[in-house]
Amino acid sequence: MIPTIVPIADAALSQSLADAINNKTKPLGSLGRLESLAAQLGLIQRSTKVSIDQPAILVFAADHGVVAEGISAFPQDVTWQMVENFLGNGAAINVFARQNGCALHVVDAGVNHEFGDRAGLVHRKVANGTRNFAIEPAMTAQECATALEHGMALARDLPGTVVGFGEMGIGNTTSAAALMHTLTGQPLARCVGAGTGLTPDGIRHKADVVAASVARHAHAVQPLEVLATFGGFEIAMMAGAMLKAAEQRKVLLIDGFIVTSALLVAARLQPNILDYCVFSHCSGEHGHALLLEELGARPLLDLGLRLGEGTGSALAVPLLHAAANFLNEMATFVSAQVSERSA
Ligand SMILES: O=C(O)c1ccc[n+]([C@@H]2O[C@H](COP(=O)([O-])O)[C@@H](O)[C@H]2O)c1
Ligand SMILES: Cc1cc2nc[nH]c2cc1C
Repeated sequence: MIPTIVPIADAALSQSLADAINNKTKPLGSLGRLESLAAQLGLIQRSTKVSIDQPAILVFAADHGVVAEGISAFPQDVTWQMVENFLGNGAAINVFARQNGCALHVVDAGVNHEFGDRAGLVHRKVANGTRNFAIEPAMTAQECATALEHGMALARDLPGTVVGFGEMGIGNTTSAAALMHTLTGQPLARCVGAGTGLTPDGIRHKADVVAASVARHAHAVQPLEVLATFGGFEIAMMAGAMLKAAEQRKVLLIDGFIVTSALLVAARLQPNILDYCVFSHCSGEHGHALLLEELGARPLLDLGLRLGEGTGSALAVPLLHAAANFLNEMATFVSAQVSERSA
C-alpha cells in the first residue's frame, strides 16, 4: 500500500513561524534561504521549535541490466566494489556522513554480487540486478512492489527526524534519464548526460539506447509501470523509503540526479511528498537542473557535485542545523533589547 501523505500547509503556524523568524535580532530576511528552510522545518514538525535529531543517510545500491548496451564509462563490478568501499569506510559518503554526524546505512537492493555475511550491510536484494530494459522490462510488477515494500519498511524503522538519500549503481543515470523523459515529457536530449564520464559519442549512444527502449515500451505510462520498466531496484527502494519517511513527517534530504528521479516517481504517486523534501544540491549531471525545475525545487547548494552516494545529502546537514538552531536559539529584538528599524 502506498502511504498517504498530507500537505504541510497551516496558515496559523506559517504566521507564527514568520513572526518568530522576523523578530530575531537581524534585518528582515537577512538569513536568506535559511529562513524559508527554518519555516519549512517548522511546518513539517508542526512547531515553532524544531529538532534535527539523529540524521541518517540511506545508500541504496543495485545493478542494471542495461549496462550490456555500453551506456556507462565504468564496468558493472564497480557497484559491488564501491559497496565494499562503503563498508570499509573509504568512500566520500563515509567521510561526509562522519563529519556531519549522520548514521550511514548501506542497503543491497539488488547488486549482482554475493556479499556473504558482511557486517554493516543491510541485505534487501530483490534480484542480482535488473533485466536489460533495451530488451525487456527491467523488473516484474512483483519485483517492483517488493523493492517499494522493503524501502517503506526500512524508513519505518529509522529513528530521528531527518533521512538523507543516496545511491550507487553503475548504469543508473540511464534509468534515471528514461524515468525523467517518460514521466515529464522533456526531450531526451535534455535528460541524458555523461553520468560517470561518457564522451560526447558515448552520450549520443546512451541517448539512442534510451530512445529505442522508450519506443519499445511505449505502453508504460502509469508511474509504477514506468518504474518497473525503466527503474532500478535502488531507485524503487528509495521511492518506497521516501514515501514512508514523508508519511512519518520526516525531513527528506534529496541528493543528485538519480535520487531525484526516484522522488519524481514518488511525487507522481503522492504529490504532497514534495513538501517534506529539502533539495540538497544541483548536480553537474546534465538533466538535474531541469528535473529540479520540473519539481519546483530550489536546491541549497551548487557545488558541481556529480558523485551520488548521498554526498549532497550529507553536505546539507550542517545547513539544516543552522536553520534549526537560529530558529530555536536566537534572541529577539525584545529579549536582547536591540532597537528595531527606525523607518
Ligand atoms: O548524483 C548524481 O547526480 C550523479 C551523477 C552522475 C553519476 N552518479 C553516480 O554514478 C553512477 C552512475 O553513472 P553511470 O554513468 O554508470 O550511469 C552511480 O553510481 C551514481 O551514484 C551520480
Ligand atoms: C568510482 C565510482 C564511485 C562512485 N560513487 C557513486 N558512483 C560512483 C561511480 C564510480 C565509478
